[in-house]
Amino acid sequence: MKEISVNRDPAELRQMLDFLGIAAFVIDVVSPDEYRLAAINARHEKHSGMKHDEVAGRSVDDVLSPAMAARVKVSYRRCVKSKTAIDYQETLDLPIGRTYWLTTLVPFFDEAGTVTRLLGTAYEISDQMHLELEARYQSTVMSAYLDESTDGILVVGSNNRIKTWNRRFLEIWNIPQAVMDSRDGDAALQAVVEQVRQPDSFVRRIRELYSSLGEEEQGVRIEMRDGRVLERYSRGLHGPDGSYWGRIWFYRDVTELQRMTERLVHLSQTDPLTGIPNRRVLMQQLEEEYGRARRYGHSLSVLMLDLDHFKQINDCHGHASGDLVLMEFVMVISPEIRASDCFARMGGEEFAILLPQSSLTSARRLAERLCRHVAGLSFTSQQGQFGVTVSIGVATLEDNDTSPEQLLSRADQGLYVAKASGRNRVHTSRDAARPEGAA
Ligand SMILES: Nc1nc2c(ncn2[C@@H]2O[C@H](COP(=O)(O)OP(=O)(O)OP(=O)(O)O)[C@@H](O)[C@H]2O)c(=O)[nH]1
Repeated sequence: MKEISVNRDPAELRQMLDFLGIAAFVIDVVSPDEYRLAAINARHEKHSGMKHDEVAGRSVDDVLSPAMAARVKVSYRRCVKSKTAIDYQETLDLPIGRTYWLTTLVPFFDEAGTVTRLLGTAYEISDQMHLELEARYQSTVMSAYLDESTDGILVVGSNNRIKTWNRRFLEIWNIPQAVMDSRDGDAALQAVVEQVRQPDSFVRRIRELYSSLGEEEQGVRIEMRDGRVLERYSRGLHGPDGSYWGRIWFYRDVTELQRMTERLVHLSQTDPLTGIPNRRVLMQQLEEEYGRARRYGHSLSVLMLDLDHFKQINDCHGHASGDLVLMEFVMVISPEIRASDCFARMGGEEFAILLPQSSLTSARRLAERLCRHVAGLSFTSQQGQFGVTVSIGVATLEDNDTSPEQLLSRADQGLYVAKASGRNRVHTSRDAARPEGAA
């Protein structure tokens, strides 16, 4: 570097520095460990909060905190030693707060070629640094989220290039790392598609979402060939000016959740002792079948069944024997009915069978057969052998019925009559209404 000699006093230096459009300072090199501030300009004063008159001629050790003085002296020493201009970024904790600088130091020499002064120019870059730090903070939070998330996450840019993904995404989809490293959105889609049960509709929907740009998708279920169930969430990503940046995809493995939900639904619809549907299911199906029968003019019949003198069975043979009777009763009845019929436990020892597209005649025939089957059962307890019988009320949908409850209520009345006329029998809503004694 060309040798320059600057031997002006602080006031002159200050005047000279004020011509510069950026913050500037001059340092006198006293020894490798001692540096004195010769001058700072007005812009430096503005950004640093220091005053030229207060700092001129003073050692940096007096002006700056020990830690900061040690830091700046490292740069000064480097410049002195290298005898060339150096650039560096520095953080200064000044009375006005933490500031960030992009600094250039230029060495000045005496006639002997020794560096005696340093001219520093500095851009205050605190605003940019704060933005950068904020961006770094956001990206650290994002990385932590990506690492820890139980969702598989994929971000694809507007040019169909893969921007980012997390470990869980690879686990859920079992995609080779090389596919992701290729950053090719189509290659990743290909690897994914092979694993889903309905690849055509899957691809169609993915393409639709890509071309919609902004459309959001919430919790769409995807069935996998290996039996797993995934849930997909997706949304378009847009810049502040509304331009399309790409799309983010979230995949959640909900296999366990789905199993638990199905189990809960099953439990809420099933009688725990016998395993057949409960009252709620029958009422729901009755509602549906009533609508269908009305719409298509089909017949619809109902059987109400109640075991006879069941209390006595419990009392004489024990509750466990009573349970056994209920289970055996269900096992005997179940094979006798069609898949489209609904056999449900209404509560206690009362059951119902819904018979879509069955006339009163065929319903009665079935009821009589069931009556005979049940009467043929034989049980043994410590108290000895015993049997069981059932009474059945039968009703069919009439033209003037206005609700399914009317049908049920007539079957109930039939049951009441069957009980009152001696039990172990069938009574239909069209039989003589009054009990006539044992049949
Ligand atoms: N073992 C057992 N008994 C039950 C269960 N649910 C209800 N019961 C019993 O069933 C009996 C029903 O008695 P009642 O309503 O008097 O009827 P019943 O003795 O069958 O007499 P009728 O219906 O008039 O022939 C009661 O003793 C209940 O405790 C069950 O899940 N297991």
